[in-house]
Amino acid sequence: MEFYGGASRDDLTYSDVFLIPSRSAVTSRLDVSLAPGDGTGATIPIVSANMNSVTGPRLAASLARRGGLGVLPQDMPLQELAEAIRWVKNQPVIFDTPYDFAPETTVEEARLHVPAAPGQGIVLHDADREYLGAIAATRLATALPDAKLGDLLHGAITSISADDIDGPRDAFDAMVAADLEFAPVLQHGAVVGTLSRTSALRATIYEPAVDADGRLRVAAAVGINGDVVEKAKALVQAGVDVLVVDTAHGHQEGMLRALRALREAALGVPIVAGNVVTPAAVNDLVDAGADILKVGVGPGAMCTTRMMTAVGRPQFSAVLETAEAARALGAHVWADGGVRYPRDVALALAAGASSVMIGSWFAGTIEAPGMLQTDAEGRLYKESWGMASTKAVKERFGRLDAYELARKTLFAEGISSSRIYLDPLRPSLEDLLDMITSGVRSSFTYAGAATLAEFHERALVGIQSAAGYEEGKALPVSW
Ligand SMILES: NC(=O)C1=CN([C@@H]2O[C@H](COP(=O)(O)OP(=O)(O)OC[C@H]3O[C@@H](n4cnc5c(N)ncnc54)[C@H](OP(=O)(O)O)[C@@H]3O)[C@@H](O)[C@H]2O)C=CC1
Ligand SMILES: Nc1nc2c(ncn2[C@@H]2O[C@H](COP(=O)(O)O)[C@@H](O)[C@H]2O)c(=O)[nH]1
Ligand SMILES: [K+]
Repeated sequence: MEFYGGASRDDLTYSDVFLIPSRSAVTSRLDVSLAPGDGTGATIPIVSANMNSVTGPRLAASLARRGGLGVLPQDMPLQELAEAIRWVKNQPVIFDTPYDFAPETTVEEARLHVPAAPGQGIVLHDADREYLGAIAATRLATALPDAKLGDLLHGAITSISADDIDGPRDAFDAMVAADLEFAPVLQHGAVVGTLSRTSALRATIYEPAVDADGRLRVAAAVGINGDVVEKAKALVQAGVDVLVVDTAHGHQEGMLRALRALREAALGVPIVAGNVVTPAAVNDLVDAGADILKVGVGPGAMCTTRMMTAVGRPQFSAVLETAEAARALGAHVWADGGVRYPRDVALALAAGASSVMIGSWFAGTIEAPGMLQTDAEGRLYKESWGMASTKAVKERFGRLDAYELARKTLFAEGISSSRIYLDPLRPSLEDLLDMITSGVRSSFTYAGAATLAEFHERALVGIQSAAGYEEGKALPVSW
């Protein structure tokens, strides 16, 4: 990456900078590879944040199916975490994970999980796991809230037989021919997944992130306290593919100790560690055993660290400098936090990140763990909160005695409640992934880069005024 017109003495963040087009020999956006090449096995440079409101098993499976990596949060009890890893590993790779309900479930209950959106659907099984039929989610818009899903099954949707379809392109054509937006996929009478036209199309464009056995990949986080190695071993045993050692201040002795112990244990999975923002921290953490550094202090949407402590660093400069230091050591950097638009992802990658971690933006999706809620105007949202907020700290340390808990809650550095609205045009994680990856593919071709390594090399970055940034926004109404 090079600065166009000279570097800045001030630290910069994403809104301060922009990309300049250069002569390109990459003639199609579909000729671009977005693979991070950082040893995680991901095929797109997107990871979801280890936040309770963001990454649950369903979101992790959907993300891996499109080539990204979900990081399950360290706050889940170990048994639940191991269970979640196994669940992800059992999900279909080509087909979607079904929304599976009992026929007695009411429409109101189902709407907490699935919005009445085209392309979404529900499958029903009885108590003996006998398949009963499937319903398009759009039916939920007109049915009475207390109606039972089982009563909506008349004229249930035609299913597709997994044995009859020869790959996703064939599945897409079959759905168009049968005029289906959504269909359950059956094999020997059992549901093996679902498909929408869009997901069949996606399966032709994205490459799933799979392990050596062809199962979806998943990452999980651990903190730096307690028996880190024991917990990490249990996660590896459950099948985790990448471990993230995560704490607010990653450049500290507790982190170095944990990393050395993990290196000693030689668990055979890449170790991500953070959060850090300086080359000095990169050197120390890589020296202690980290393969990838998680970079970002204070940019997160749920984060109050900068206001509480003044600590942090504008994210573009933090990524740029740490990525350079990491590269010199054969390590990589994930840019964590503060991403609100596809352009931010492109800029983080230009600065040298191998992948970009997204939290709050993904909290407002169908696949995120929370229930769908509706505000007074009928808009759908999910609740989100910071992992260092009073709410998260209370949940994390709920087992401690009242005195210890009170001491811990003194140090909240995040907000406890926030509404993240679903984008009505892009309510699912995969809709956001389409938007992000198409934006980034386009950024690559503007820079003349066919791979992430070439993008790092060729990106030309300018510095702009606030008015320059403002000029780039679209105007939904006339001026
Ligand atoms: N990226 C960011 O900007 C930030 C992210 N977070 C996220 O919040 C979650 C909780 O992290 P965390 O609060 O570290 O909890 P952890 O459970 O990981 O514990 C942190 C440990 O580090 C010690 N510590 C020393 N200095 C600090 C410091 N300045 N801030 C926090 N802990 C410190 C704590 O001791 P003691 O409690 O006695 O001080 C404790 O032992 C993580 O997911 C983290 O990534 C939190 C803040 C900033
Ligand atoms: N200072 C805090 N940082 C937090 C907290 N919870 C999460 N985080 C960090 O934010 C990113 C995600 O950023 P986003 O802008 O995409 O939401 C996450 O990975 C953490 O590093 C918190 O309570 N305080
Ligand atoms: K912030």
